[in-house]
Amino acid sequence: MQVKDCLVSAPGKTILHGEHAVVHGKVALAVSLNLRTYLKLRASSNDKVCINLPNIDTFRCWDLSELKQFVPFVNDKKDEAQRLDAELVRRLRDFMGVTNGSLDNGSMASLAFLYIYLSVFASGELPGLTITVWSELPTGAGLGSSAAYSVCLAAALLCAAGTIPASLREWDQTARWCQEDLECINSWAFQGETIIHGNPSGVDNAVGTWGGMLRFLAGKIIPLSRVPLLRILLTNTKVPRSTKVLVARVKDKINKFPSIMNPVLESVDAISYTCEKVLTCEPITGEHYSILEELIDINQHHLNVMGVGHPALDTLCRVTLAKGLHSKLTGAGGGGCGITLLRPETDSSVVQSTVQDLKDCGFDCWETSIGGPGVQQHSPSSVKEEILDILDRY
Ligand SMILES: Nc1ncnc2c1ncn2[C@@H]1O[C@H](COP(=O)(O)OP(=O)(O)OP(=O)(O)O)[C@@H](O)[C@H]1O
Ligand SMILES: C[C@@](O)(CCO)CC(=O)[O-]
Ligand SMILES: [Mg+2]
Repeated sequence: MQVKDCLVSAPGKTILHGEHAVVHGKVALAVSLNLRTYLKLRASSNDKVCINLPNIDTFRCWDLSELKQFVPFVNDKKDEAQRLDAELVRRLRDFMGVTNGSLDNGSMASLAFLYIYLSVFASGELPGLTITVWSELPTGAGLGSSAAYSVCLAAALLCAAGTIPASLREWDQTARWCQEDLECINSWAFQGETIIHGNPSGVDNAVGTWGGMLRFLAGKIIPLSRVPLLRILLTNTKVPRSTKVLVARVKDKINKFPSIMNPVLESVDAISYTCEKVLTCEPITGEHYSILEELIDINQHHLNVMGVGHPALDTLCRVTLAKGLHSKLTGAGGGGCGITLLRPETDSSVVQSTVQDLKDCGFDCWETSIGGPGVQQHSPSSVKEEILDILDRY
């Protein structure tokens, strides 16, 4: 079986409020970034399945003959992935020699790939193909790199399997899928996230799939279109962390101290609701910005209480507060990235000197634009040359 080549991308995200609480059924507000993950899928005629993941220094190949052993264990092809097939994951772990608690980047990414590949192709013939992924997002830093990767995998493999049509027509530069196809992509991306994270809420893959700003509550996705374009400074403390570990840590804490931790989650929920209410006011005044800043400070304290802070994130908050700016961690925390809210009138000299102070701490820091489109299919000419060069290198 020969599949069609395709090129797709999906955005990273930042969570304004609700990380961790969202895993426990509370609201999160999240928005896509203009930083994307790109995936190129090519047919190969040598009966091999290969993945090239240069961001995480992972390059793996399997013979189709060894992958065929899993076909009898894959459930019938489903248009919509519902629940992770734990038995297939266990067999794949054994095959790859990956232990249950492994946090190895390459193993997790390979496992997510093989799971989706086998699931979407098992009802027909397994095709030889090569997938290369390159991301503008830092890996494992709170900006949804795992979700952008999973969304790209799901879109490209579903497209190659013919489960969803190619969205790109001959004359298009970029194209998106219809709502039903996006739901299909999102559900398979969630399976990838489950393999990488353990217990994801689904907010990250939803933003990677639909883009824009959204409210996420217990799997329900509400796009928020009437919100202003926020100015946000992103800071990567470069402290490595794993979302899987942090999500498990918060769960342990809730189990240990339910009567203490549940009110914290309730409070985060109320912060998200209040933030959404303020963001949908027209016009947004200086007073509204003061409320948004206070919400950021309160939530950052809550996240520290949940045990997902880090001294580097404390430094970020202190350095920005010295300039009158308010910051919180974003994503799973424990290091990684934080966001700083800028007001529309914040002077570029203030931004520049804050960026310099943060760089002096050893952090990466940049003003970002938010609200990028969700998963897309591309014609090669619509992708920056330096990204195409990398994708074509392998
Ligand atoms: N560019 C990439 N290529 C291959 N795998 C990737 C890439 N980016 C992320 N991954 C996979 O995602 C994992 C990191 O995901 P993790 O959820 O810990 O961080 P994150 O998604 O960046 O942060 P957060 O979940 O807090 O937003 C890596 O171990 C790897 O398996
Ligand atoms: C920490 C978390 O809430 C957000 C990670 O970006 C995990 C999740 O929602 O899956
Ligand atoms: Mg992640």
